[in-house]
Amino acid sequence: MISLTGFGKDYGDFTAVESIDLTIEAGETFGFIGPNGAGKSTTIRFLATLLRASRGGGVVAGCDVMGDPVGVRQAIGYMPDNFGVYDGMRVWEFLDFFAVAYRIGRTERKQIIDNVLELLDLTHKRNDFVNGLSRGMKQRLCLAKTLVHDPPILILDEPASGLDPRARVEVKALLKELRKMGKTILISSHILTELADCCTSIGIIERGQLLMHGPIDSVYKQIRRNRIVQIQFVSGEEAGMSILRSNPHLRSLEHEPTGVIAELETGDEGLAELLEELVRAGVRMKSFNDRDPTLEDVFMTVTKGLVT
Ligand SMILES: Nc1ncnc2c1ncn2[C@@H]1O[C@H](COP(=O)(O)OP(=O)(O)OP(=O)(O)O)[C@@H](O)[C@H]1O
Repeated sequence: MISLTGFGKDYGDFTAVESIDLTIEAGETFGFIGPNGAGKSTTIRFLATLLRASRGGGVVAGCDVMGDPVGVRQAIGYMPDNFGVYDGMRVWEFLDFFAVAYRIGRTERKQIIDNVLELLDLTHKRNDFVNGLSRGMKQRLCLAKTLVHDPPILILDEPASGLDPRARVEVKALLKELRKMGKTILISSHILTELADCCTSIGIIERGQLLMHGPIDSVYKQIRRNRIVQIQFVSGEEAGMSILRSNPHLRSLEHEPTGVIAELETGDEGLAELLEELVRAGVRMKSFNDRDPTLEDVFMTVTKGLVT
């Protein structure tokens, strides 16, 4: 449904995106993850037909991005990372404006706007001025405007940025709702955990290179050969840390409020040996947990080049 083949973009001498090959199947919610400046918006703006590729290309809903931009625009709802609102416009007028742009008839428009307002829980704001809305509501309204022409594909650039935790949870719930409605969604974020429970697949981009992508389970599996262990010491922490540091399988070691997090490239045997060594050295622990990698772990491991 969305595919990129060798897509790359240069700004003058600077290569923002090297060469991306990627396919996102219909019905997927794809999380496009990367730090600031990684090339997410550049890729998204290309898919939204807003900039030309320096090399390669893409296809969206069967339409060639550069050859048939009008076809692509009909098939997508695009939410930019920062958007302007027009002064003196009411919420319903804002949506009506976009519906007219998509050549939707007057009677149909009213029904669509009612439906979209209800879906986004904005019905009570129908007659409010857009520029008087809170940031969270403006964000929801912007998402609403991507839906007026009922596109099968949504391309959302950091839709939850700058929102408070409650509003973020609402955005996630909404994404799940939209997936249930059969939409294919590409959503970018630099907040990794934000996407963990609402994506079916992810891609990790850094410095213009797609480091890893695939169904979320298979990405976790690939990463699973590095084990993440959370240890809570009761006493003997110093000795424990020195044992950890000298373990040949250790890849990273960090202090977190919940304990020490050790990443080791090893299997069950290696973990059992480590635990035995700690206990033998008299280190007392109240927990030694082999936890499942979080999206954060996946990202850190991949960007450290530990996964090939
Ligand atoms: N119009 C432009 N001219 C020159 N350089 C640009 C332009 N747009 C983006 N860049 C550069 O290209 C790189 C990728 O930018 P892009 O906006 O795609 O990153 P991003 O992953 O979306 O980051 P963010 O999360 O900060 O939005 C950055 O180094 C950025 O400074």
